[in-house]
Amino acid sequence: MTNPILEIKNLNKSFGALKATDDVSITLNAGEIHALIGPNGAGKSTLIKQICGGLSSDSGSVIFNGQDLAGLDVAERAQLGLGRTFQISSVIMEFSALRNVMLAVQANAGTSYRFFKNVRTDKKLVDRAMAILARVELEGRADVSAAELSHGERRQLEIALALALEPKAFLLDEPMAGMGPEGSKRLISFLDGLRKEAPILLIEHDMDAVFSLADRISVLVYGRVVASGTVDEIRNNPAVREAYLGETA
Ligand SMILES: Nc1ncnc2c1ncn2[C@@H]1O[C@H](COP(=O)(O)OP(=O)(O)OP(=O)(O)O)[C@@H](O)[C@H]1O
Repeated sequence: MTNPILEIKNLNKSFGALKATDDVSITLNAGEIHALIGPNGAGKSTLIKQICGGLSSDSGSVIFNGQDLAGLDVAERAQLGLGRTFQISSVIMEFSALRNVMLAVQANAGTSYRFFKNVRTDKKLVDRAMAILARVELEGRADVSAAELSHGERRQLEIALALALEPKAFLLDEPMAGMGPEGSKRLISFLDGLRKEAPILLIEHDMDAVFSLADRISVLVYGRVVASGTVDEIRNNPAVREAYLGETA
């Protein structure tokens, strides 16, 4: 058994009397996609925020590459390699795809790119950003403003921004949302390859995507993990079918 890259241990978060996450423990291993599914309001986004540092936990711990992340904020966790894409886009609409990625590369590099006077023409920075755009198949759209990209292309750009941080694990919050069938197919195939680079904790409502991508699935209902297992185990779990997949066992 390999050491998990990300280990969530007994995380709790209450809002008043409501337990949004209730003693959640899950792991993310190298090379895998672990999908987190559950009905609306189950606590998935709350959990992701607790992991990335946007929301403090009442109790429990997040261990990343052996390091306890307690007390670290979002930026510090991102710097350690926790790559997140947001439900609410972090893309700057009026900037070109290339400029968006260049900014992310600069943010990640800290001081190493800041001394260049003219970042627009800094070849090293442009090359790095272009290589990332090529990874998400957007190199042909480098000079197009984010506002003019299609919805699917903007999703690809968001992933490019996450890639710029050279993450050691991805937290992806509903990447399929709003994608058409063609875009979904392309994104599924891209995420399939991405897991080799860094494992992915995937929150997703699109069950076709989840079933085709996930190595493991955990099901969250009312803040609790009610089941965890392979695609087949989750598909055939009567409690899951009843609670989430909308079928009686
Ligand atoms: N800041 C907050 N204050 C009070 N209640 C909150 C807050 N954030 C979330 N909640 C509540 O916590 C519960 C879990 O919400 P959360 O957004 O984590 O669910 P989710 O599984 O991500 O849902 P969805 O699939 O709709 O995105 C919900 O009942 C929600 O109303």
